[in-house]
Amino acid sequence: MRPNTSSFADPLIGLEKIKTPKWAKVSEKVAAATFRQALRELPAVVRVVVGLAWRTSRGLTLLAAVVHVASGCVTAFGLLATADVFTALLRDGPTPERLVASLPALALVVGSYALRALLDTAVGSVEGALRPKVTRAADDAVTSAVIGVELLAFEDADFRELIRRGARDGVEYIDGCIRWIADLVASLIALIAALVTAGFLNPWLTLALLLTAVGDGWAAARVGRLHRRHFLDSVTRHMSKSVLEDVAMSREFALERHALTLQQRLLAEHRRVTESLMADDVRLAHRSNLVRLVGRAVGGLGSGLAYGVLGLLLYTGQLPLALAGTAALAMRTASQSLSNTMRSIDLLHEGSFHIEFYQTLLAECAARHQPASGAQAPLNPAEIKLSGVSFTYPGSEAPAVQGLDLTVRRGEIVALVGENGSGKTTLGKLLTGLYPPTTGTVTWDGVDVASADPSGVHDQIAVIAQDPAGWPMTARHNVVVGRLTRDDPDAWQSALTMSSADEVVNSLPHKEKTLLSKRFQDGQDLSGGQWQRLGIARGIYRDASILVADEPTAALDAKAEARVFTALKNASKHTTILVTHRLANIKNADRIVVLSEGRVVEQGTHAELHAARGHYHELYEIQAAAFRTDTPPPAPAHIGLGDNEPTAEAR
Ligand SMILES: Nc1ncnc2c1ncn2[C@@H]1O[C@H](COP(=O)(O)OP(=O)(O)OP(=O)(O)O)[C@@H](O)[C@H]1O
Repeated sequence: MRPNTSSFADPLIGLEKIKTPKWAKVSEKVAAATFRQALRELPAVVRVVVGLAWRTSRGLTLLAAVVHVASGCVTAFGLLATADVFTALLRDGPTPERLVASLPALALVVGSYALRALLDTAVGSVEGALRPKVTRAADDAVTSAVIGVELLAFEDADFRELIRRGARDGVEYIDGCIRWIADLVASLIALIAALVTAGFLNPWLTLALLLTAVGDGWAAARVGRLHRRHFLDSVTRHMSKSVLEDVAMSREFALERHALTLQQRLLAEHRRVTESLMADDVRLAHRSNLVRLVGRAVGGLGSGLAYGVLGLLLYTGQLPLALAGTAALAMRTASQSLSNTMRSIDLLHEGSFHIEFYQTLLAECAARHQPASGAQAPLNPAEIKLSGVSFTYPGSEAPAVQGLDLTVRRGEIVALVGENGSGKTTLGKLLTGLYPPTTGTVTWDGVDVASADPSGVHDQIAVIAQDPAGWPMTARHNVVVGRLTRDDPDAWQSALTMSSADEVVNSLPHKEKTLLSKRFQDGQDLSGGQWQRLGIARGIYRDASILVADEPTAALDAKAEARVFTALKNASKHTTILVTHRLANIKNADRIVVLSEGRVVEQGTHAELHAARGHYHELYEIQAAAFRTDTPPPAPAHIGLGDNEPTAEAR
C-alpha cells in the first residue's frame, strides 16, 4: 500500500497530539490554586517532608529545628538590639553620653552577629547531614515501591511516565523543600520580630507594613500559577522530546538511524518540539516579568503608604523622633522577610506540585503492588487450567486472546502455533501467571494463580523470551541469574552445552568473566543468536517446573537449533510450552494448539491435525512446500521435537 502523501509531513515519532497523562490531569487543581489555597496546602507538604525527615533521623530533624529556630531568634534579637542602639543614639542629650549609652546595645548587636555566624555554620552542617539522608530515604521508598509493582503495570505508558516524573523530579523537590521549609522558618521569625518591634512602636505601623506584602504576594502566587500551568501544558511535548532524544541519540537506534539516513529528519522533529517549548518558555518569561513588575509597583505603593504612615505618626507626635531609626529598620527588615516568606511559600507550593507526583506514584505503586501473600501456588502443578480466559492489554481496546479453555498436564510438551499476533506469547504469559486474565481464571491444581503469592508462582516458571534481555553483567552472571540461589557448577556447564552457549562463552576474551554491555567501556556486545543462546542457557539453568520457550531458536543456526530442541525434548520432567513458527520442530510435541485471532481453533497431535486438513495442515504444507520444491539441502542431523529425519519435508 502506498503511504498517503500527507504522512510525509506528519511527525514520525508519536502523534501530533498525545493524550495528557491521567496523573497530570489530576494536578490541574494544584496548578490553578490561588495564594490562599497554596497557603492551605502548605501544612500537607510540610507534613510529608518533615515526616520523611523524622522517619529518617529523629535526632538530626530535632537538631535542625533547634538550630533554625535559634538562628531565627538570634536574628530577631539582633534587630531588637539594633533598635536599642538607634534609640540610644537618637535621644536628646550630649553626643558622647549618647554614644556611651548605646555601647551595651552595640555589644549585643556584635554578639548576636557572632552567634548568628556560629549558628549558620551549625545550620549548614546539620542540613548537610540531614538532606542527603532524606533524599536517599525518598529515593529508596520510591525505588522499592516501583520494584514491587506487578508486571502488567509496565504496559501502561502513563504509569511509566509517572515513574520518571515522580521518582526523578519528586525526590529532587523533596530535597528542595527541606531547604525552603528552613528558609520559611527563618524568614517568619525575622518577620515576627520586625512586626512586633513595629507593633510596640505603633500598631498602625504593623498594619502599614503588611500592605507592602500585598504586591509581592500577589506576584509570587501569579507567577507560580503561570509556571505550573506551563508545566502541565508542556508535559506531553516533554514526553515527545525525551522519546525523540532517545531515538536520535541512543545506541539502540544508531544502526538504522544511519542506514536509513534519518538523522536530519529526526533533528528536524527534535527542533520542532524544542522550538515550540522554547516559544512557550519565552512567553512565560515575558508574562512572569510583567506580573512581577505589576507586583513591584503595587509593593512600591504599599511601601510608600507605609512610609507615609510613619511620616504621619512622626508629624502628629504619636511616634517620638528618637524611634524613627528603629521604625525604619523594622520596616526594612519586615519588607525583606515578607518577601522571603512569600518566596518560600511559593517555592514550597511549587514543590508540593511535584511532591504530589511523588505521592501519586507511591499510591499508584501500592495499588499495583503484587500481593505478597495469598494462597501458595502448588509445587510442580499436575494441571494448569484456563477457563473462559480473555486478556486485553492496558490501553488496548481489542482483546489479545479470548474465550480460552485449555488444560496442560505436568510433563506435557505443548506447542503453540499460529500467525503473527494470534496470541501465542500472551497465552504463555497467562499460563505462567505473569499476567492476570482480564476475565476467566487460570488455576494450577485448582488454585487461582491471580490471587496466589506471586513469588511462589514465579519461582516455578522459567521463560525463554522471544527477545531475551541482554543483562549488563558478565557472561556467567547472564546465565546464573536464572537462579541465584543455585550454586551448581555441573548445572552451569550442562546449561551451556544444551543451549550451545558454551561456544559463545569460549569465544569471549575473558571467557565467562567477560562483561557483556556496551554501556561500560570494557564491555562487549554479542550477536542476536549469541544473546539468544545465553537466554536459553539461563532458562535451562533455572530448572523450573514450567518452562515457556517463546521462539527460542529464531536467531539460532541449524546446528544450535537441533541441540536446543533435543535439550527441550529431554527435559521431560518439566511442563514445556513451546511457541514456534518452525513447525518441523514440533512434530513430536504431545499436543499442538493452534491459535488464530486470539482463539484456539485446533488442538491435537501432529498426526491428528495433519489428518484434519485444517489450519495447521495449511501452515505446515506452506513450509513443507518450500523444501519440496527446492533442491534438498545436505541432510543436517535434525533432532528436534520432530522426527529425526532430514528436514526435507518441512522446516
Ligand atoms: N504489549 C502489548 N500491548 C498491547 N497490545 C499488545 C502487546 N503485545 C501484544 N499485543 C497485541 O496482542 C495480540 C497478540 O500478541 P502476541 O504477542 O501474543 O502474538 P503472537 O502470536 O505471540 O505473535 P508473534 O508470532 O508475532 O510473536 C496482537 O494483536 C498484538 O498486537
